[in-house]
Amino acid sequence: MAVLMSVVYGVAIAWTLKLLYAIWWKPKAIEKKLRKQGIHGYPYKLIYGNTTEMMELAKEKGSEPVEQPHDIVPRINPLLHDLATAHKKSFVVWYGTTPRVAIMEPNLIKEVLNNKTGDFPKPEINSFTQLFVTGLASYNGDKWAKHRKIVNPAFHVEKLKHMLPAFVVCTDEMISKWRKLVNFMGSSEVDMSVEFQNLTGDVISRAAFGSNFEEGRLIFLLQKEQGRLFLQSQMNINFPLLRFLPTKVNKRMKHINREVGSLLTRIIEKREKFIRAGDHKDDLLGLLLKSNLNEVEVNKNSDGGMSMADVIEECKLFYFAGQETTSNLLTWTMIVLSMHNEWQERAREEVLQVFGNNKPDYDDLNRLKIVNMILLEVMRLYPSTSLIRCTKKETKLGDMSLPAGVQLFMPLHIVHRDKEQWGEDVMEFKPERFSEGMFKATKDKVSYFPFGWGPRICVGQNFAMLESKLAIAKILQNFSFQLSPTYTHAPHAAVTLQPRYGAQVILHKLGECA
Ligand code: HEM
Repeated sequence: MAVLMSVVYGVAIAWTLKLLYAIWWKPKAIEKKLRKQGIHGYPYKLIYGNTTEMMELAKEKGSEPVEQPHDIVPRINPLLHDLATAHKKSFVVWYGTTPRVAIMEPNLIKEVLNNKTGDFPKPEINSFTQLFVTGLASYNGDKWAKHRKIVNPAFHVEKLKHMLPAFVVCTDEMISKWRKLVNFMGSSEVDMSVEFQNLTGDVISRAAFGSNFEEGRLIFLLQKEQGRLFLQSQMNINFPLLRFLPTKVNKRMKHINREVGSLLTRIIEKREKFIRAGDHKDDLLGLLLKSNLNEVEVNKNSDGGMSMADVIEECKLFYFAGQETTSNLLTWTMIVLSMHNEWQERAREEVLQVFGNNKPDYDDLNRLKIVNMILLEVMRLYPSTSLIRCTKKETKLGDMSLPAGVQLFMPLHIVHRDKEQWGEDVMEFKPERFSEGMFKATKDKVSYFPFGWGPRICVGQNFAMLESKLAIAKILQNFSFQLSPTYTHAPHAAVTLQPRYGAQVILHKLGECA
């Protein structure tokens, strides 16, 4: 008995020491190392880090009116704003026990995002996130390289041209629905964020699954619910263990995961049979499967390609990575063009000049210079999300030596508003910054990267830009618009940057349907 008790005590003491190390000694040791190098921030607090201060400040300042509508950082993350103002180069914020070091200098951002030796991988995702989505965006090393090589050809510009008709069908459906709405009264209020969520979901469903569009739409709805449940589950920071219990939310998430898996398996198996019989479709799934089969053939074994489970994850990722991001870009563009009527007019003039009232084709869309500049400027001021990497071992970055276990984050909404890079008018909406292209605007520095940078740059950026140009062009052809008195400008950073209370815009009818 005494021996058993001493074993129990021994295990309990070892476990307690391990826990203390993880929640106190390790964070404090990292904090000390960072401070010695001039990387400061709010002090680390047991278990919660700076999350309490972050939430309190957001509550306090989140409802304060902003002087300049595009000066959104003090609103969406006041703690980051204060730290970025005090420490121009770099600072640290504690998300629980994890230190996040902000990197804001273009040279350092380039060093991190261009790194090809694996020094700055993506942080590992937890088992719960895995239920929601994995795929290319979360892998590292050889697995990432293999998947990227297979996925890349599906997004080639030449292939996108074949997907344009699918984009047109979805956009036309949305426009004719709006025409019906405004036909009666001459104008109508529409919540753009809801409309574009549906549009971008439909576009991915059609572009990815072609003739299996209806099944694709069902997958989209299930993934949308999964996203909502996932966010709900992440809120339980007070009870992290709740994630592992058979709660209603957890059970539903597992069920959705199985259902989406079996829907996708059915579609994929059917497609593989067709491809083997020589019947190939140029939608994302068809291209992905073809590229995968090529890889298997070149390597003469199945290890060269992706498994069924891998293909399922990549399809789920198309929705996650491509739908909300593009929907946000379109939503903010409509809000900003409603605020800056002169740009709305200039963009409409260009659209009418390029297309008249005809259907836009691929080359015409590429001739829309003003619309392109507007989209780039909207992504400068309202970027979708920030980028994160981590260190696995003590790693040099510029003149810093970062300990293992640090996350590096590159806050786009702060870097995109750096006066040193962009000038005193940084808070103003000025699409003309991009009149000579994206890289001239930033003098070739990594101070603008809404789609990321380097080897992991967004695989779907051309897809998103084509889809957005088409949607904005069709809207400008058919309607003029203004903000509704019910709209409140309250950008809010959830997983992506969204208008907290919706994006109510009033549409006015313009001419006959195009
Ligand atoms: C306006 C729309 C979009 C924005 C702003 C956007 C933004 C980004 C960013 C910033 C990254 C890099 C993340 C990082 O380095 O940590 C990324 C990666 C990625 N995006 Fe997009 N994206 C958009 C649309 C799309 C679309 C339409 C798709 C696919 C249908 C897509 C698929 C992906 C994938 C698969 C990755 C991971 C690439 C890799 O890790 O190799 N994105 N996106």
